[in-house]
Amino acid sequence: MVLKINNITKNFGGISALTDVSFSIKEGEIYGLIGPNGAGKTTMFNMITNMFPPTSGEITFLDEKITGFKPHKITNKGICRTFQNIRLFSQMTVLENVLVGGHTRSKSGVFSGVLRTKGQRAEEERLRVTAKEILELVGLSEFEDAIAENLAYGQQRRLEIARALASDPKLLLLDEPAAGMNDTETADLYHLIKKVQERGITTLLIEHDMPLVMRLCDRITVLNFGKKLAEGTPEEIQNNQAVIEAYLGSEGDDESA
Ligand SMILES: Nc1ncnc2c1ncn2[C@@H]1O[C@H](COP(=O)(O)OP(=O)(O)OP(=O)(O)O)[C@@H](O)[C@H]1O
Repeated sequence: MVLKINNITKNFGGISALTDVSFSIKEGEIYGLIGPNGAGKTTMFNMITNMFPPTSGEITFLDEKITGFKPHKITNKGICRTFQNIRLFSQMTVLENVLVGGHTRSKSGVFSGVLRTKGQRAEEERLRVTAKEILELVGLSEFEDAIAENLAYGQQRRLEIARALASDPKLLLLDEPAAGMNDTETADLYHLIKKVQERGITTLLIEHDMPLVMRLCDRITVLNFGKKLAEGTPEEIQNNQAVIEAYLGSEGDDESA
């Protein structure tokens, strides 16, 4: 197992955002985390990356307990995330945004510029080559010199994934990557996440676009009011009575969901 979530509970004051949630993700899987608004999905990402410590429970990554590690140490171990709201360096170029992602795991800092040793220059060159490969993968090569904020929305979302990939993760956490995308952009995103899987990277995906989730994911956990409601393949989830009642059943009635 790449990631094991063991009995995670998270209370914020009187609110129980997560209650005793467990699931495990296998190497190379695309794993979906779904549930209504406020179900605790983003809180689970915050537990995995240790933005906040869990109230109880533990998380292991590649058989190592990571609960309590600093967020940057978790990135160094090979877990990288994107956020619900786009967080690019909007005034920097596309290539520079990816280079910043690469520097999160390289030995030299982004601004170590002036007194660079031969070794550092070689490292910089290696990062540039990798960054360009990643831009190729996400289909943004032709825009490498464009300013990030001038990209179309779907391209900015893909750039965020590129930046996360630049840190060479083993596990990629994507928080609502299809939010706000049109059909073409969503189709491109589907192919991109599949290509990421072909590279052997495991993905944990929070997403409200159910057709995308059902096509893309190998397995899914459904959260509801901070509790695990169900786990299974897309087919099992779509036929699960509790899930239909709590979540999927209402989706078709509410176009804004
Ligand atoms: N930092 C925080 N402080 C207090 N309460 C929080 C905090 N983060 C999340 N919560 C609460 O925890 C619950 C779960 O929120 P969370 O954002 O994890 O849900 P979600 O499933 O990601 O929802 P959405 O689909 O709307 O993004 C909510 O009741 C939320 O208000």
